[in-house]
Amino acid sequence: MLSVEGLSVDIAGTSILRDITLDVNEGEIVCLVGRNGAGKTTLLRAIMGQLAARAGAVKWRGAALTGLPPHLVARRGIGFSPEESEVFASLSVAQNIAFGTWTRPAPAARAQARVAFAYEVFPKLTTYMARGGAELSGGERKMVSIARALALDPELLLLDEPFEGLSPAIIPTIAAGIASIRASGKAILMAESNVQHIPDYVSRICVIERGEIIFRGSLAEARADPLVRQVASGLA
Ligand SMILES: Nc1ncnc2c1ncn2[C@@H]1O[C@H](COP(=O)(O)OP(=O)(O)OP(=O)(O)O)[C@@H](O)[C@H]1O
Repeated sequence: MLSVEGLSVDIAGTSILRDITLDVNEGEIVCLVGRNGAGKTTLLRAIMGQLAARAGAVKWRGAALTGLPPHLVARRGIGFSPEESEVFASLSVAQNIAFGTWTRPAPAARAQARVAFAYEVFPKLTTYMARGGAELSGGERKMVSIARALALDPELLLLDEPFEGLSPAIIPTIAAGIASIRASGKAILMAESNVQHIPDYVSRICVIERGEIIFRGSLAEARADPLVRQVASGLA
């Protein structure tokens, strides 16, 4: 349903992504692996319409997303949880999550069901719904950010390094949430810098290095590949 076709992106006159081709099919979990600075965030932001392409296209169910602003990309059914979470500091947890339903409006009952699903994925959020966005830990912000994207009822969720910088104690909670999103049938395109952190249930791996895809295969193949181990072992 998502096709990235020969996508190249420049930032400030520098070529950051070159000829990226990548598909995500219905219900698949695709993991984009690459070390810091490889171009993962740039690719996710280009898919969301936050960065313009120099060449190539991003297509969603066969139609080009090129030139659409991020809120209209989201409205087509693509949710995004950025690496820095980007929770609104001046809104409460509940308002942050409800924001997803404002971005992609729905009849009240449907919007309520989406929000309810977001809280089902991260039940801990129900205990601090009134708390301000500025008063959250990194792990709590991550849950709010993913829940806000879920409230859009996306068919595809983009997750930029969902475990990065979190305390080890919270990682299983985030991983369990992602597993239940997967079980609901939504597709996920997830960026990760360490091949060892990738959940076993991912469908496919694409390794990105210096703005180019250098490997495609299963998680087992990725973990056994010497080049992948070199660029995404968590040691690089
Ligand atoms: N606004 C910008 N101006 C100049 N260079 C940029 C800008 N944003 C990103 N880059 C460069 O683009 C390259 C890719 O960055 P990107 O953030 O996509 O990498 P990443 O794989 O997501 O890594 P990280 O996990 O560190 O964010 C890096 O070399 C980065 O310095």
